[in-house]
Amino acid sequence: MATKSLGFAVSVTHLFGSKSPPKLCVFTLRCSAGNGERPWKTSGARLMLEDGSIWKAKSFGASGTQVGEVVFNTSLTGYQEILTDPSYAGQFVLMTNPHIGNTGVNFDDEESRQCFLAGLVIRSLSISTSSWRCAETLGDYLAERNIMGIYDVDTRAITRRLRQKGSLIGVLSTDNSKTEEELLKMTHSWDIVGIDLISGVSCQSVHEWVDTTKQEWDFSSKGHGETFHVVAYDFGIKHNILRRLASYGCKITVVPSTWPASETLKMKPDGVLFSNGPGDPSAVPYAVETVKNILGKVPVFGICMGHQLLGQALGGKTFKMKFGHHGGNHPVRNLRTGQVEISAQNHNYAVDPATLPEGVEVTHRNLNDGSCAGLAFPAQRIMSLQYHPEASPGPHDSDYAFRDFVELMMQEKNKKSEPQISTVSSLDA
Ligand SMILES: NC(=O)CC[C@H](N)C(=O)O
Repeated sequence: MATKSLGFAVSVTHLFGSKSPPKLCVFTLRCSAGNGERPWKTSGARLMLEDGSIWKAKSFGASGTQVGEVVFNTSLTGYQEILTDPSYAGQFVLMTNPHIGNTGVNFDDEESRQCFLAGLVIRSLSISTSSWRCAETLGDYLAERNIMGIYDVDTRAITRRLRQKGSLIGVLSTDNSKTEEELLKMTHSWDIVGIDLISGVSCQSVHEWVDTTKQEWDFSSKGHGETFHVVAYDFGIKHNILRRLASYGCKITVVPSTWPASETLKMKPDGVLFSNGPGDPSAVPYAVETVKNILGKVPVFGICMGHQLLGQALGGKTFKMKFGHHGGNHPVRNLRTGQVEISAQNHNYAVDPATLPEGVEVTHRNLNDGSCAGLAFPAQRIMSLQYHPEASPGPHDSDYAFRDFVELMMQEKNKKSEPQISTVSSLDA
């Protein structure tokens, strides 16, 4: 039997002189476990970052050359839900958890109809899969969906770099004919800021959603025995948002991102949900306009991108954070109750609360950096969260937000059904 050994070798090569910014540096990480044999064919890949660093790795999934923004995700589990979260369109997701792929992939954990992310960056790809739900390996799953992945790369060193420099554009390539200079040039020829990524992930037609959370996974939903009709704007909506709303007794109509506000209002919904979605909220003014035309007319709930669009529609500003929040273990304080929730997060932008009009209340704060994590504007029946109460993957602490939304719709319905008091003046008598 081969002796088990874990070896690391890091080589750093400076290809340019110190006066030529940015310097090209090559980082190689060699690892061997057991006899080093893997049950798949290995081939090389390079990840070039816009700061000039090159990370040599092994490829799995699809091959090719792909540009995207590199972000790190601190979730310990749930890589399949992360891979199918449409909000990652245009991004390479680097998992800080070093061991990925051990449960394979299954038929239940898909968060959307396909993988929209640019690629997956991991430290170590599990050589075996073990789960009663496993339908195939992570490598086969990515290859079938034409998504690139790399492993045997120092994810910790890249994460430290992203924390110091902020999110970086990267190019991942399995093409040996491309020179390092060409790859570096590619990183400078694309940016995630200012482009509409929502139009590439939203559904194309109006449809009904009926699936609820499966009973064995449901832990908290209690409907009110009453059905509320919710129109859900699909800016890249995660399926678990829809499942949680359905589990709380909502009848859901999903509409594309370009669906006019006037058509939504004609449907006379009890509430409107603005979903999560990829990219820069300032690149989709049409969506902000839609939100503006709905505000104040029915109760609304914004999640992540939906929260940012609401912030802009109220007259506030959004800004790009240094490296954003991506993970399933981020603390948030609910300022109304004082309670701390451990939350699932995935965003690079945030609303600046100082730019919001009077009457808008910051309801939640991210405890890592104090950024705004939730808003409410009771006068207009608005609530929103910057993070993910649907928690797929992630802890379930924030699930109550769906109940709060149902209560907001119920209050509105009760208000409408109350008898109207009209004052009769003496002149009318
Ligand atoms: N999950 C989301 O909706 C992400 C929102 C937005 N794309 C951001 O990065 O901030």
